[in-house]
Amino acid sequence: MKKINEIFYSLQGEGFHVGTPAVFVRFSGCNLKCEFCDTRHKEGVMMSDEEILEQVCQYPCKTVILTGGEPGLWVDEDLVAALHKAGKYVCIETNGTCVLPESIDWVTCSPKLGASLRVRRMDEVKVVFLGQDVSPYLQLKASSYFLQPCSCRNTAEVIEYIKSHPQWRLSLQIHKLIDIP
Ligand SMILES: C[S@@+](CC[C@H](N)C(=O)[O-])C[C@H]1O[C@@H](n2cnc3c(N)ncnc32)[C@H](O)[C@@H]1O
Ligand SMILES: Nc1nc2[nH]cc(C(=O)O)c2c(=O)[nH]1
Ligand code: SF4
Ligand SMILES: [Mg+2]
Repeated sequence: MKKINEIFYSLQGEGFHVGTPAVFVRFSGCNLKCEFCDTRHKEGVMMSDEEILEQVCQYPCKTVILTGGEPGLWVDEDLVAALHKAGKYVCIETNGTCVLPESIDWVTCSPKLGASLRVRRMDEVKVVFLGQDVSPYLQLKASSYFLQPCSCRNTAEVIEYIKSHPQWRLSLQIHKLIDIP
């Protein structure tokens, strides 16, 4: 059983797959307490993998995004295998502090200041930019490196930083701009 905060259908609002329709499975709870966190994730109900699958499969899209809270605290090979069996493409949004099932198709790692990384593989790095030194994150092995304004508030600052550090790309949280979940 896994504690689920919400399951909803929307468009990926951030990062590499922005604009892609996806079912979001938001797991409950987190091992970090980022003061800027934009998500209420504490509440939740215990669900079996079968119950999660049943809800996910109500929607026609292929992409499933495991998020939270910190999904790495809950996700296992069994759930990923069940999603694969149902034909799904499995993405995860993680703070990178947990070892993840290797079978996940796409790993978005959003490292947080002072939190050691245990994740073994990532496809994209996506850092919430608050003016911190983000240059060490370019040493992580990934195919894209995104900076994301914090709550859409410091977009101009992020744009200026990227113009002088062009290894980075801008990730806007488009769901907040167009007011969808
Ligand atoms: C709510 S977190 C859940 C997944 C995981 N705990 C993590 O931090 O990656 C999903 C994404 O939202 C980002 N995020 C959280 N609060 C934010 C904020 N106020 N503004 C912009 N991005 C934020 C996180 O860095 C992460 O990339
Ligand atoms: N539309 C939309 N896209 C997202 N991408 C990552 C999200 C998250 O909270 O993990 C998120 C979210 O909450 N909504
Ligand atoms: S790691 Fe993610 S879910 Fe946890 S507090 Fe930070 S932003 Fe929120
Ligand atoms: Mg979100």
